[in-house]
Amino acid sequence: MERLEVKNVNFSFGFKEILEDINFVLEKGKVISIVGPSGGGKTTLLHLCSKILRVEDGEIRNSFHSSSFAFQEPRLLPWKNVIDNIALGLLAKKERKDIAIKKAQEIALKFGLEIDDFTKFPKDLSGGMKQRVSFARALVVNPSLLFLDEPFSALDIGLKKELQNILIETINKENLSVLFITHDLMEAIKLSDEIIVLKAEPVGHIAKKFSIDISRDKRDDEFVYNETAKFLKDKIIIDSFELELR
Ligand SMILES: Nc1ncnc2c1ncn2[C@@H]1O[C@H](COP(=O)(O)OP(=O)(O)OP(=O)(O)O)[C@@H](O)[C@H]1O
Repeated sequence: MERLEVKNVNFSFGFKEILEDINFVLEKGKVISIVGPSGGGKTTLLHLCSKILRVEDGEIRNSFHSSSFAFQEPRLLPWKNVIDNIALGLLAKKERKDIAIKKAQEIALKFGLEIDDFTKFPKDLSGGMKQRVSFARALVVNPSLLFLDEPFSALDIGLKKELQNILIETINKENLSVLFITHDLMEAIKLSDEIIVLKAEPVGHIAKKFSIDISRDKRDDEFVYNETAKFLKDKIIIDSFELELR
């Protein structure tokens, strides 16, 4: 069974301790979100899991067959057009050029891009369109594990919902697993099977894990609002996010 297992991980940048005793398991088809205040080590943890950073203390075992990454800023190649940007990962995997282009076109349409957009370069795209391209590029390779670093944070509410719904559809259809970072508790509640709360002080550590058992399809706006309200009353959430209740 494919899984990502994080065991007793500690991490420092130089003498500065960033993460302490991190443990969790992401199983096939599941979604885990990492939430917490700025500077709590969320990005560092995602980078360790995706091998952008090397684990020096503890262990991360990843048996997923393939993975891809979408970042908060779209990171498109400025000299490649929309379709060539999306097709990048496929070509890197030695997919035939004509097949890669066809797959890139199909997914671009699914992500709400139009045929007229296909030959545009990143400088001529809006922020939302760039994010669509970036997300399509991460999913076109059909990964079994997707790492997301706040990919929806800069988007307006309509586009955010649209991309979240495409993600949910892909999770259901392809049994995709996702590990993602968000500042947005509502987003975490809408998408996750498990929410991991990272607390920054004194060193980044897991303050609490919450499971959400109800199926993603049943999480309507009312459910998400009510659960978020409950979360915001939880002492550990208040403490981790340094919220002040009035
Ligand atoms: N390359 C680096 N060298 C030294 N310190 C770093 C480096 N990258 C991050 N840090 C420090 O590590 C700590 C955790 O940063 P990280 O980006 O993982 O937090 P975060 O929870 O993702 O924050 P945010 O929500 O603001 O993105 C911060 O104190 C940051 O200053």
